Amino acid sequence: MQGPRPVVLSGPSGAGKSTLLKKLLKDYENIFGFSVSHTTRQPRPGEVNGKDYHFVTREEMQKEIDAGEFIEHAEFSGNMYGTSKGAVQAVQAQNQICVLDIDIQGVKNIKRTDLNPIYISVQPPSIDILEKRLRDRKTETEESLLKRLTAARVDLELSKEPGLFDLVIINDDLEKAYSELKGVLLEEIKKTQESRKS
Ligand SMILES: Nc1ncnc2c1ncn2[C@@H]1O[C@H](COP(=O)(O)OP(=O)(O)OP(=O)(O)O)[C@@H](O)[C@H]1O
Ligand SMILES: Nc1nc2c(ncn2[C@@H]2O[C@H](COP(=O)(O)O)[C@@H](O)[C@H]2O)c(=O)[nH]1
Repeated sequence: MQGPRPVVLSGPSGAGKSTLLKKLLKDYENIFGFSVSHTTRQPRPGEVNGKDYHFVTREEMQKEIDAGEFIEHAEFSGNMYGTSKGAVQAVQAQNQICVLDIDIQGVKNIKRTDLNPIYISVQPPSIDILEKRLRDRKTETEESLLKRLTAARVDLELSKEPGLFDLVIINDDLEKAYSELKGVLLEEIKKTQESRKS
């Protein structure tokens, strides 16, 4: 795969990955491009098919997986999620830094590929704060919220593995977390900006 080095944002559901990503995509509109994943979960109010996710049925997704069209895929909280080759290629074709928002299973699977991204884990200051953020977001049922909290505990344990992530960001103060994120990506941002000039 070609183009600048991709970026993987991972971490528990509700830690603030999408919030940080939206800021990054807004501030560096033409520099970063989002890898639009496939999922079998239902769209949330305001989510747009093809922009936030490709919303598909389990059958559709399994067919594409069987056809070898996915770089990685995982089951998360009762739904399938996955990154298609096409999603990454679409961003790289624009010579943009491709950002993937994926769970920790996805991280482990991407490690087996030749994508070579920068791996960043976004983590909450505590499980209690994570729970409050997920409740306040009002996207989950009680059942899915509990599943996500269970997955979060596993994620936080697994992410302690030495070398799994290049950077762990504790997203307590949003501006501080964003500044840390920009800091680790600065070199890649500069390289991409320079390549646009030549
Ligand atoms: N630093 C912060 N302080 C307070 N609230 C925050 C902070 N960062 C994010 N939030 C809020 O927490 C909620 C969860 O954030 P967000 O949706 O970005 O998480 P996520 O990691 O992308 O979750 P998911 O993996 O489920 O998509 C949102 O309502 C967001 O506004
Ligand atoms: N392994 C993958 N995980 C993914 C992908 N796209 C999103 N995700 C992760 O799923 C959970 C839940 O997301 P939500 O939008 O339902 O809140 C979150 O941790 C995402 O990072 C993917 O393509 N592969």
